[in-house]
Formats: sequence, structure tokens, C-alpha cells
Amino acid sequence: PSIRKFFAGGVCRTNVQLPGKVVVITGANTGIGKETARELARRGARVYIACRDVLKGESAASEIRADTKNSQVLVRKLDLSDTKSIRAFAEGFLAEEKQLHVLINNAGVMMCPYSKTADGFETHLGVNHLGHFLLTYLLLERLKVSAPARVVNVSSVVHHVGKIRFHDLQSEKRYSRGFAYCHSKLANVLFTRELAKRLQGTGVTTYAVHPGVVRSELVRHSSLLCLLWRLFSPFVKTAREGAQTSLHCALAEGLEPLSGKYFSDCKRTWVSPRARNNKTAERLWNVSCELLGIQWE
Ligand SMILES: NC(=O)C1=CN([C@@H]2O[C@H](COP(=O)(O)OP(=O)(O)OC[C@H]3O[C@@H](n4cnc5c(N)ncnc54)[C@H](OP(=O)(O)O)[C@@H]3O)[C@@H](O)[C@H]2O)C=CC1
Ligand SMILES: CC1=C(/C=C/C(C)=C/C=C/C(C)=C/C=O)C(C)(C)CCC1
Repeated sequence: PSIRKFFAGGVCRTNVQLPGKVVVITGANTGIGKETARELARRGARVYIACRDVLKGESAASEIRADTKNSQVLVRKLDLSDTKSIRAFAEGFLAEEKQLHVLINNAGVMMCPYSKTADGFETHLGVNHLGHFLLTYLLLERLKVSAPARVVNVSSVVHHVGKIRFHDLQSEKRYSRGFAYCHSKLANVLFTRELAKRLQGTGVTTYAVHPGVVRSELVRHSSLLCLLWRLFSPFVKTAREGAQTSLHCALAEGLEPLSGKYFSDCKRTWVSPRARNNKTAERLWNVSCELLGIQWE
């Protein structure tokens, strides 16, 4: 049990309750997102599960509603691999909610075979980075009017081996499904850094998170990782344990001065030198705006 406790990692210890607060979590029908949604619902928030498969979302939502006795767990369609779907989700949300206190950009894909999103972006970049970039842009006014508000971006320790390959952003010249994931997770950290800079003084703060190595469906595209996860299961976090750092960044009091920073096991942690490069962060921001056809000053 003590080994298990060690590998379970940091625990979110704040008692903050969330009555009247509105939260959006992407990819919350399973894994880390679902456990994050469960805890936020337990604390009384109205929780929007934004997912690409509404049936899977409804099944998670009914489980969470039964478990937490919070009926305010709602499911809305959001496919991050299609900007039309992202815009439709945002339009619907903005029409029904006047406030948004926490946005958790949690959804992700890892190591999928080469493919492109509906808009022609390489899937890891398109879903993990550009999709969340656009979603945040579209919801930002609601976050600002609801301040203090937070944006949590679920990244990964593997950002350390990521690189932003501006000359081949869509990996058309060279594609490695492992590295494509790492690059997209570095993009999450750089986005968080640049977003924090641009949000200074608005009351909206943002954090990047490494959840730990967590048992979930993320490894579905790699039989090797599926096997490793099974073999080493005592050392791999449960989804509930994996949700703790996202919860910490969404809830903990006094985190505002650390906006833009990266957290693991509920503590601020060092990022790779590439993730600290302000020029890369700014360039990625500008290129992302161009690709998405938006103007975000
Ligand atoms: N598990 C781990 O060890 C680690 C995870 N992370 C990060 O944690 C986050 C959560 O992952 P985890 O819970 O482990 O993985 P899961 O695969 O269990 O959950 C990922 C979620 O993202 C959703 N998703 C995938 N593609 C899209 C899309 N196009 N549009 C909308 N939603 C989509 C999935 O939906 P569906 O069910 O329909 O496929 C699912 O709900 C990810 O960002 C991941 O990169 C970081 C480090 C380690
Ligand atoms: C070597 C090794 C492991 C593998 C770690 C790996 C492969 C981590 C990958 C992390 C990922 C995929 C992060 C996602 O963002 C285990 C299973 C922890 C058990 C202990 C030994």
C-alpha cells in the first residue's frame, strides 16, 4: 500500500465548493476528464461534459449524477477535430450560459496513425492544440465576465521531448506518431504561457498540467503501451489520481501569481527549455491564429 500511495502522487486538498459555478471539461466522458468532472460536480458546480460521442457522454453523466446527487451535469457535442463542431458547441454554450468560471482543456489523442482533421490539420496538433486554442478563444469573453476564472490545459511530461517544427507543422514531410503527440503537448505548455501573458489584469488565469502516468483509454492506439500499462499497473495512477492536478489548478486558492506555469502532482514543476521560449510561444500563437483564421490580439 505504501508503494501504491507513492505512485498515486499529489492530492488536491482544497475544500473549495462550487455552488453557482459553471465548468466546461472537454473529453470528460472517460479517463481523467470524467474523474475531474465527477469531483467538480460533487462540489456543486454545473458541469458541461463536452465530448465527441454524446452517447458515451450521457452514460458518464448519468453515472456522475447518480454518484454526486448533482443533477446539473450536462452533455454537449464537441468534436475537436472539426472547427465547425467547435464553433457550434461555443455558439450553443454562449446562448445558454452567461457565465463560465472554469474551462478544462482535457481531451486528447495519442499515437494515432497519420490522419488529418476536417480542416486539414495533423490530428495531434489539430485536436490537442488547435482545437483547444479555438475553443478557448471562442469562450474567452464568458471567462472574462466571470472572473476570477481559470483555464486548465492538460499537457504532459512528454512535452520535454517535443519540438515545434514550424517548417512542417502538419508533419507532411516526416511523421512519427509518438513525437507528434509530444509536439502537441509542448504546444499546450507554450499556449498556456502565452495566454497567461495576454490575460494579465483580466482576472482569468491559466495553468498547464501533467496528470502523471495514468491508466486510461489514451494508450488505445499502441499495443505496446497497453501491455506496459497492464504489466506495471501498480505504478500507474488511476484516473481519479490522475485528475488531482487538474483539480488543484482549477480550485486551489492563491494560485493566481503562478498563471502560465506548469504543474505536476499538485505542485509547480519545471518545464523544458523549449517550453520557456517566449519567441516560440508568440510565433506558435500567431501561426495558430493564421491556421484557424482568427484574430486574437
Ligand atoms: N493517461 C496518461 O498517462 C496521460 C494523459 N495525459 C493527458 O490527459 C488528457 C486526458 O487523457 P486520458 O484521460 O488519459 O485519455 P482518454 O483516452 O481516456 O480520454 C481522452 C478523452 O479525449 C476525448 N477526445 C479524443 N479526441 C477527441 C476529439 N476529436 N474531440 C473531442 N474529444 C476527443 C476522448 O473521447 P472518446 O472517448 O470519444 O475517444 C476522451 O473523452 C489528455 O490530454 C492526455 O494527453 C497526459 C499525460 C499522461
Ligand atoms: C518505463 C516504465 C513505465 C513507462 C512509462 C511511460 C512509457 C510513460 C509514458 C508516458 C506517457 C505516454 C505520457 C502521456 O502523455 C511505467 C509503465 C510507468 C512503469 C515503470 C517503468
